[in-house]
Amino acid sequence: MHMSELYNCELFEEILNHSNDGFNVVDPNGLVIYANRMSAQYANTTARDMIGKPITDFYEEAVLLRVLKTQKPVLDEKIHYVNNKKYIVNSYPIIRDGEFIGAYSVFKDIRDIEELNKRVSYLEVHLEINKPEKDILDIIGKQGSLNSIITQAKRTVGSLGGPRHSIISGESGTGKTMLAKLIYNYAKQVGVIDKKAPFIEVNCAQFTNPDIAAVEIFGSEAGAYTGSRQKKGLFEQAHGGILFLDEAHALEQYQNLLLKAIESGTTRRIGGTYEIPADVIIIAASTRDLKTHLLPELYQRLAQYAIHIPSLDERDLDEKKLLFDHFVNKYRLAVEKIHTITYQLCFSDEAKDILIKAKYPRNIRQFRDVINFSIDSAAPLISDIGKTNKITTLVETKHLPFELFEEVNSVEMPKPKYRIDEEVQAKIISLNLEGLGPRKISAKLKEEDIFIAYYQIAYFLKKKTTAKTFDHR
Ligand SMILES: Nc1ncnc2c1ncn2[C@@H]1O[C@H](COP(=O)(O)OP(=O)(O)OP(=O)(O)O)[C@@H](O)[C@H]1O
Repeated sequence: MHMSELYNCELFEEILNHSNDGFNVVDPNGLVIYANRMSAQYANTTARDMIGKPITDFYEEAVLLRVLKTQKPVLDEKIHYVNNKKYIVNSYPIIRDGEFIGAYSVFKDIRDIEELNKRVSYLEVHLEINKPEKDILDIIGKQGSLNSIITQAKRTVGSLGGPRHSIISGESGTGKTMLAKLIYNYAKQVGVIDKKAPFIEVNCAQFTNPDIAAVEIFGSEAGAYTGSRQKKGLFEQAHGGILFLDEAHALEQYQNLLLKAIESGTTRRIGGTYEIPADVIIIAASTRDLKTHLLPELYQRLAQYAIHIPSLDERDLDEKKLLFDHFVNKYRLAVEKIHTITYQLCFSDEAKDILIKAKYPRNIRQFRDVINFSIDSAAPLISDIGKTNKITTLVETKHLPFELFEEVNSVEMPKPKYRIDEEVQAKIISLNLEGLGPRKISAKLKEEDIFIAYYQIAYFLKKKTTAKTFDHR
């Protein structure tokens, strides 16, 4: 061999050995002529050990075999080995002077990429399922408990006398932010604010220190205090649109500045010497009574409309059922959209009943989260979906979060007055192992004159599997 050829061979070998892709070259009989370091690493051996041996000793389903047969390239082939290895392979024939002298392949392990894709899909579904409702069509209760509230909300910005500031009160998770967004969208729709007008949301409870709150809300000028930079405040950012002050009861100090800004339609940065226009519609929301937390003048200015959203507990059963269907449907659609499959989601009667009748101190947000959690517990993992294009999930009582039984028991249903004796406990467990749910177990026990309500059995089974101990109440 000529010196320069030798030099080239060594150089190419060195380059290929530094590649993150695997390379295999075989002769027409499928014996390895060359394998780079990465290929040997994938096969848990050394490149030297591979030379002269059949490629199938290392890669059982080597795509190269097909190229040897057809003498044609095979591109972007995905190979899935049983030992959890997954490669994407491109294989080509080697033809010199019209003669077929072998084949080579370039491949990489795609497990990491697939893992990443799965995680991205998971995050996408999560975001889609928890996406806040913005469209009036998605708001459940518009014909029921929220009917007059929505009319009032529209009136805050849509009345002939011009838009006004407003206050929305209600327990956590009842839909205050959702209603504020509805007001914003409606204001754009009727032309009270521009289509591109901002919606600036501030959670006033997030600031640990009132000075930081003031800088965030009003902005600051360089040199206003040690280390301060020029910074636009949220108030001026909301110019021409809506400033949503969530948890407004936490606005302890600087209420005077706020009042001044509202009255003058201008704002001044902390340390600033000039006024900046800030024509803003304010919506202040709180879980508390703002009348007792804000300066009377500020309260009066903001409470031109005071809207109260009822808790989930105050909504009737039909509305809760609609909310239930809405969130289940949202989950189903998100899975179908992101995984491009047909997804059938069903609930056992008991599971649905318990979910709808449970108490949710954090209202609709918690109701949604509990529904999602229960479906998550019953549904297959993303990695188990494989290539199926249709999956069905049945959510049963065993999939519901344990706390729910306490919530149901504590309020809606009487607590067991007696201890379930050990003999009956054993019966319940064995019937459950036979595949019977709480309702059927309750019916079976009744035949033996043992009267235990299905929810008590559900409670017992849930506690048994979750806590592994039976602490009877
Ligand atoms: N009537 C409803 N119909 C459909 N979804 C709703 C309804 N009310 C609330 N939601 C949804 O419930 C979740 C919680 O609502 P939101 O964030 O508006 O509550 P909040 O009162 O602002 O809560 P917090 O006081 O904790 O800020 C959101 O995802 C929202 O879209």
